[in-house]
Amino acid sequence: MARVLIIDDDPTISYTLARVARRSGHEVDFARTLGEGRDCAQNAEYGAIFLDVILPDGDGLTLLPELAAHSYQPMILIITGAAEPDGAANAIVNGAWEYIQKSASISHIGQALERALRHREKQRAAAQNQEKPLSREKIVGNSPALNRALGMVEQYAASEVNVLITGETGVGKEMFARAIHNNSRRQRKPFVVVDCAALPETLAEGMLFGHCKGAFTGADRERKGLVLEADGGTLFLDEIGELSLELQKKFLRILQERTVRPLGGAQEYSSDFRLIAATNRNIEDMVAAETFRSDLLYRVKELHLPLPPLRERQEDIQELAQVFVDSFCAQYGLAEKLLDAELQDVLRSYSWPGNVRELRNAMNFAVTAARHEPLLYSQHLPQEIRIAVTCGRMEASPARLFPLPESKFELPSLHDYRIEAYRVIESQYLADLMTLTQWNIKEACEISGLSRSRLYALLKEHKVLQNKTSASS
Ligand SMILES: Nc1ncnc2c1ncn2[C@@H]1O[C@H](COP(=O)(O)OP(=O)(O)OP(=O)(O)O)[C@@H](O)[C@H]1O
Repeated sequence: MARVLIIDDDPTISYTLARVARRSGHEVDFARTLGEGRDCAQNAEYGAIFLDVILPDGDGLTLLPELAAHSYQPMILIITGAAEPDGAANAIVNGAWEYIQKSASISHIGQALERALRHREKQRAAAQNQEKPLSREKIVGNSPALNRALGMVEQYAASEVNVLITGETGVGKEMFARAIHNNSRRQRKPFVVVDCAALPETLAEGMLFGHCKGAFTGADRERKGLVLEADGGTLFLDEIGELSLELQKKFLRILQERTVRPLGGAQEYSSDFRLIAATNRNIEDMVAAETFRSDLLYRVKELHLPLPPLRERQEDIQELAQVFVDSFCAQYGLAEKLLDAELQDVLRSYSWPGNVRELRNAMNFAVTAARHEPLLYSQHLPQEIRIAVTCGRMEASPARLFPLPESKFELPSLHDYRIEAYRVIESQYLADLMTLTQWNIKEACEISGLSRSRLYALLKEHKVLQNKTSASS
């Protein structure tokens, strides 16, 4: 809603213009002379100014350049009783938005005012975007995937439509939601977080929509509710997939009408909030399973910001880890620390199911474990991360002879391990030898350097002969 100034000495016209503006919810100030108009425009910010041409202390058009030069860029609509084509042209050249005759209908004036205010909003949003580079807030990383997401933040911040942010737990959904808000024209208004997973079923409606005193047992005072608290700002519905079907239905209505009726109250209040929602669940699957309303999904997902898991943007891991280490060192009053190369390798090899949050916690652990050591090693990491990386490497290794035992208690002595390994290798060799020589014993003896009798003995011991017999029978 805007603030509108009417500079006109005719009370009937001023009254009509004020009615038009107030009907659309704008606030109105009046000035009857050039002097009063100048003072008002200097002391407050107006979205639009109606300016009469003939005023008691002079020609309204002489004030036009001064009004147009105000940094808040008011839209100026010239009002005059006489049709003056030259004056109209002059006014437009000097920065007026439109030239309106006093005889114009109320709806014509109303439409002209709304058009002007909309245009001003657009201009200001575009100017804001051009002038200010995107503020990344504290978002760290430079991978192509992260930069793509930041590009979307910039684009979405300039818009007003609802956004759904998806991604695994800990990828930074709330951080990106705040970045959209903080880069939008709503940045100075509240960013209200609703954790849908933590809403107690019985109190949810009161918390969201507010309640009057005495609306239910325990409602000993009035409560505004989170939806109304977000008026002018952004409402962030975290974990939207956890909303009950009942609350989904209520939210859909609020999104459609942008009004809320607190529990126990008769009056509806409007709330001008922008909605950003987030989830780590597959909402489309939930729609298919009828646990999430498809009509709500369409409303919430007017824009989509998918955030990639950390393992798909390994380029960010080292920078993130170093930033976290620096911040924990500063927090604990420790000297700066660097990351050893092998530790960096372990960080890149781990799959980070808890994403950036898990990395942050791991670095906190490592800094605490290392205390005054200037270099962090992989030994400083939480044990479960080191074990997972070691197991992953062993499983990935093609040279592995035996599967990894479940625990250290299943490991044999090195002597027994060697004997068993020797037996496996020997068996493999004999099988390869007989296959590749096509059971030509003479050739097999020549290649292996074994005597005939020794070869037969070994084939028998390893059941290679037996296998051949059974294969050919
Ligand atoms: N790119 C990043 N740069 C710096 N810190 C980050 C980044 N991404 C996430 N974090 C940090 O990781 C932690 C988790 O982030 P956030 O709470 O935004 O994740 P989320 O996806 O909303 O998690 P959840 O699904 O569990 O609610 C926070 O401490 C946040 O500051």
